[in-house]
Amino acid sequence: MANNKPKRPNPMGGNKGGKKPSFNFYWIYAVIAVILIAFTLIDWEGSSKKISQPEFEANILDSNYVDHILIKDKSVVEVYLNEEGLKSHYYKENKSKNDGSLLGGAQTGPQFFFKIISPETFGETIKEWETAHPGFDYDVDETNTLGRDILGWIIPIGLMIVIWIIIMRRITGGAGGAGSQIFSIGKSRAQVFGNGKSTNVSFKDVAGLEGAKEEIQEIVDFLKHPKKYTELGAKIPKGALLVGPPGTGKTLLAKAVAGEAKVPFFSLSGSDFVEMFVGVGASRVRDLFKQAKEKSPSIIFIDEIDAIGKARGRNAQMSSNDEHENTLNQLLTEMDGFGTNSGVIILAATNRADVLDKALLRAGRFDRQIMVDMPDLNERKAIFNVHLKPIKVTADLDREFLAKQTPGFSGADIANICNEAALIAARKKKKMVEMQDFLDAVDRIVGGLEKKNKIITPEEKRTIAFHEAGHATVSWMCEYANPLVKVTIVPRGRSLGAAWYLPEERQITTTQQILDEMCAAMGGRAAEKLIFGRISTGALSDLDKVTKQATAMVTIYGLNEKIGNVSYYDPQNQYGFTKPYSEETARLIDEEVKNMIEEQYKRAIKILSENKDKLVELAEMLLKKEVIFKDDLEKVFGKRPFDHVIPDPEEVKKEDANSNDDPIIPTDTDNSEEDID
Ligand SMILES: Nc1ncnc2c1ncn2[C@@H]1O[C@H](COP(=O)(O)OP(=O)(O)OP(=O)(O)O)[C@@H](O)[C@H]1O
Ligand SMILES: [Zn+2]
Repeated sequence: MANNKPKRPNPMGGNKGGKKPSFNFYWIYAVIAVILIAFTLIDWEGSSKKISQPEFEANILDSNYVDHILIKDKSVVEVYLNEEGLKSHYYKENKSKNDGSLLGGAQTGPQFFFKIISPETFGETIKEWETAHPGFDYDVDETNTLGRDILGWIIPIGLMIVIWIIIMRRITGGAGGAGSQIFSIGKSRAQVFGNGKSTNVSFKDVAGLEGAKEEIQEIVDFLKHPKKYTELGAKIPKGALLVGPPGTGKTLLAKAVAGEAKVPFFSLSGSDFVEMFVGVGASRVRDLFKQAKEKSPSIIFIDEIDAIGKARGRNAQMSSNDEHENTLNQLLTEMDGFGTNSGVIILAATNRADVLDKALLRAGRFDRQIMVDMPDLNERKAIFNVHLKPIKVTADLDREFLAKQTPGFSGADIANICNEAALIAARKKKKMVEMQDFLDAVDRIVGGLEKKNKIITPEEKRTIAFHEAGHATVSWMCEYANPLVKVTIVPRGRSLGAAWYLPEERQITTTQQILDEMCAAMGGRAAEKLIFGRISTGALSDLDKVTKQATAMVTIYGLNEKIGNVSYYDPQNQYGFTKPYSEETARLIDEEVKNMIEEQYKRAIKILSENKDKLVELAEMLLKKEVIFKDDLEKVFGKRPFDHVIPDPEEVKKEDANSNDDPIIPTDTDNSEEDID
């Protein structure tokens, strides 16, 4: 069974929602829009009305309504009416809407204005008017007349500026006033649960993890009764690091600590500190600690601390490095800065403690490491029990069996299975969730969605069937290969077929186990070669897996005779681009990796040619049934001679004292598109 980890949504639910209701910038735009609309609706023609020059001549000048005119800027003429004009019908019908009844401007004028049609010849026009209308009087005003036109837009802009200034004052000024997003970019985005109260998670919600719970219980105690410790002169630890693979409940455990101690919980992910602006990360750290101290005793939880806590000083050529270093330094400063008795305890989670900067792990910082391991059989059962509680299941549901079927699954995967099973049952309109729904959910989570209508030619199907039968046959014949659970040629997710194994729960792996696994992995390609005389691209993930295994054997675990008992394990990438071994060794490593894989390929070919009849029988059966189980395999091969009892993992556990234990060789199948797997 492959254990690819489906990505889970972050249970913390993103980083939205700061401590204060954040100020919404958009309403400023709304205000501006309203003002602009208002201004376009207001008629800004002033107390005089615009008319045309011919209109003036025909209706006002010729009727002798003119008292005098004022020529402005050699382009505009303001018209002042005489008393007769003010009483005239023409004026009453055509006067400006803002004729000044309110402002008192109508009587003083000007009542009308017009644009001069041809300014060049206007001098002559005036003369004509003077001769035609005795008593016609005109003035020339040299001062700027633009004012009146400009007024129409200066006022709105001025108003906008005033409003803007007022708003900016409110944002930046008032302490405790609304803060805009722009101004709070350096604030931490930590979530405070229950209004800074606490979480409602307790240790009961965390299944298994007894050891971790016991260790962390101490921290709960510190938070609850700090006096008990400080009176004796003991220093309360500042932080603890929760180390373990993804989805094993680190976040859950941290929340449970806060819930048990009933203290505020500030949670943030390491990647939240990483921003494109220099200095932002550091200021977020500062702000986070400030918030936590205000509410002390409290807990700060930093998820994925490796995002900021990676060892400094490498990849110096990368520009983001400075920012990264600033943030980390700030974190270290803050951790040193507060007294041991301030009541703030920092919990951090990572799945790569080995890449963290040593400074973070020094005494007085995260000097405690708490292991949060993958759940074993019993723990998985307990986790199932937690997550099955809210689900309506049939009474005969075998939890033990479910736990057995899910080796290598994390708590998060199990939570996911329970939910998925309920969804599947609901889709089938069942009243209760049954065993089969859970098994389907496991399949789906491991392999992805079934793709029944993927178009596969009969010839391709044959290739897939023989490829999978090859895996099955070889693994059946290799003593230390993982026992098969089922073989299928139904396309699912990104793979076209799959052989599912039940991996043993083991803490250490022997050379022979790895070699047998490699042999089984090569079985697919070997069968293609043996039966069709050609090989295909379908073995990509097999080859990838085998290459990784062989490389790890040679360079990490010291399992190769020629290279010897050395390990070039370098998780911190200390050597950078230079390798810790000579050119000669590099060549030898390449050679040995290739040899080991080639050897297992040949071994697989040999096993298959010795059992060709069974291989064919199995492939034909697969083509007919599409999915076959262990029982079907037994019908073909007979009982597997070395189906040894799976040892109790507890017994094997930590046999090796040096249990800083390196990850067991990856067994995931990272399927590519054309992959048969
Ligand atoms: N021991 C457990 N008991 C009960 N539920 C668990 C356990 N472990 C994990 N879960 C479930 O998985 C979910 C995710 O776990 P959590 O987020 O705590 O994992 P994590 O170790 O923090 O993962 P990551 O490293 O990816 O952040 C939890 O919300 C819970 O539902
Ligand atoms: Zn394969």
